[in-house]
Amino acid sequence: MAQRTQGSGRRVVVIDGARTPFIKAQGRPGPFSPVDLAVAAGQALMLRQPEAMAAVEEVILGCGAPTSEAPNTARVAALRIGLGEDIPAFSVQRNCGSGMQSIDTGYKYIADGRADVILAGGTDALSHAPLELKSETAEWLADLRSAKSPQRLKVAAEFRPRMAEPVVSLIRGLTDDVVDLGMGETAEVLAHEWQITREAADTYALGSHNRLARVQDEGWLEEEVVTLFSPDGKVYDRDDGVRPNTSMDKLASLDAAFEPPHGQVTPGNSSQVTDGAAWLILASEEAAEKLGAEPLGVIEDSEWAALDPKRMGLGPVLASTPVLTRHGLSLDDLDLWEINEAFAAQVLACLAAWQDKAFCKDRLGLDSALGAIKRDKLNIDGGAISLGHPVGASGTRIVLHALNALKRTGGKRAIATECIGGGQGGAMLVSSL
Ligand SMILES: CC(=O)SCCNC(=O)CCNC(=O)[C@H](O)C(C)(C)COP(=O)(O)OP(=O)(O)OC[C@H]1O[C@@H](n2cnc3c(N)ncnc32)[C@H](O)[C@@H]1OP(=O)(O)O
Repeated sequence: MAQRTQGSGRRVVVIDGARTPFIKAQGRPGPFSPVDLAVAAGQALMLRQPEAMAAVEEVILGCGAPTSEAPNTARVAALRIGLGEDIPAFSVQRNCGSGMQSIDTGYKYIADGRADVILAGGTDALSHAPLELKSETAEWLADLRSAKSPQRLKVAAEFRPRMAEPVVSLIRGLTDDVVDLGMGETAEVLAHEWQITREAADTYALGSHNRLARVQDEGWLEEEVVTLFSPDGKVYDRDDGVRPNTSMDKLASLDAAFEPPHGQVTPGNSSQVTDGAAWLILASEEAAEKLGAEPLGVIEDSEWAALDPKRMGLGPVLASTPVLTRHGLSLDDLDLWEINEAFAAQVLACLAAWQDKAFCKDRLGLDSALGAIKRDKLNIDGGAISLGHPVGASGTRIVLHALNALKRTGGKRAIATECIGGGQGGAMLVSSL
């Protein structure tokens, strides 16, 4: 594994952050596009932090599945938020790591002295994933357009009902073409290799729902989550994928989603397909001081790693471990961990890998196993299994939530980390002030 030393740039703080509720996709386009979601969260920050937002010099937004109306989602969102036409904006795409990539890029710009204040975030409306035409249908349409009028009827008659079936690009987007495996199938690979039982995965999933239900009821997410109003007058003020009444029996009754009939990965222990957006205002420590801000915390370090796409779910292990090594930290030195819950089996495989001496030696270059992360430090308020996973937004959400949870619990340091389709992992070390 390549080693690098910790950067020596300027200290970068997070002034504030906000996100939309994560809204479960219901099999048809939801009420908000990726831009709408980013605008709603951004305008809430504008009201809460007018001075800091007025000081923003660049906008960076991750989006896993941009829509054709707004390929540079960041620029359209920045203009609609009202940041001004003179503020540049660009979008980044690193699949499920997009919303962490935007923070990392902003963090490095500020650390290097290239900017003082940056708005960085992520958005996705997976319910709006475009429906693509089959190439057979596209060819038929082209023939129809170019046919002279006497022939047009003949071409029109060549239409067959199968040609109306779309290629659903969400499924394509959640499939790794290189290894020809869906994301859920990669979780099955890990469940098999790391002997994650169905019961262990369902127990983990039940905990995710119970934890989210608890913080929602206690009102802890109110500072983080802004309220949305849809054009038809519906109010969205909480993550609606949570199932407070789920149980081990209900979870055990669900069929395997990706490898029926014997697979371990079900709708109950997978992340949900969701719409949502999140932003952070990043600043140099000096700029934050000048603005009179009371920052949420500090971005201390970040790391990206790559691995076999079939085992992409182990990305958090490969990305987080070098951060631990650079800072001389053990797994237990972190007060909190946010490991994005792409799949319960995948999170549990990461935990198992850190406890496996041979893996730690061969893959991480360590002398011994790193050990266990205690469940009471891991995803303490639920995660993508209960909240949902709008892929481009999740990386920003876990960093924002790690900072908010540190503040609430009085903790000092957290790592937010995620696996990334295509065989990558991202990790970010944050601390409270
Ligand atoms: C790098 C990465 O991050 S990779 C990850 C990227 N993201 C993904 O791959 C997304 C993974 N998830 C999925 O693809 C989808 O959620 C699937 C295919 C697993 C399931 O999709 P759907 O069938 O639409 O899920 P849905 O949530 O509607 O659940 C189906 C049924 O299971 C049941 N169910 C699901 N969860 C629960 C639960 N916790 N408790 C009880 N029942 C449940 C329900 O009966 C539900 O039907 P309902 O409409 O009556 O409520």
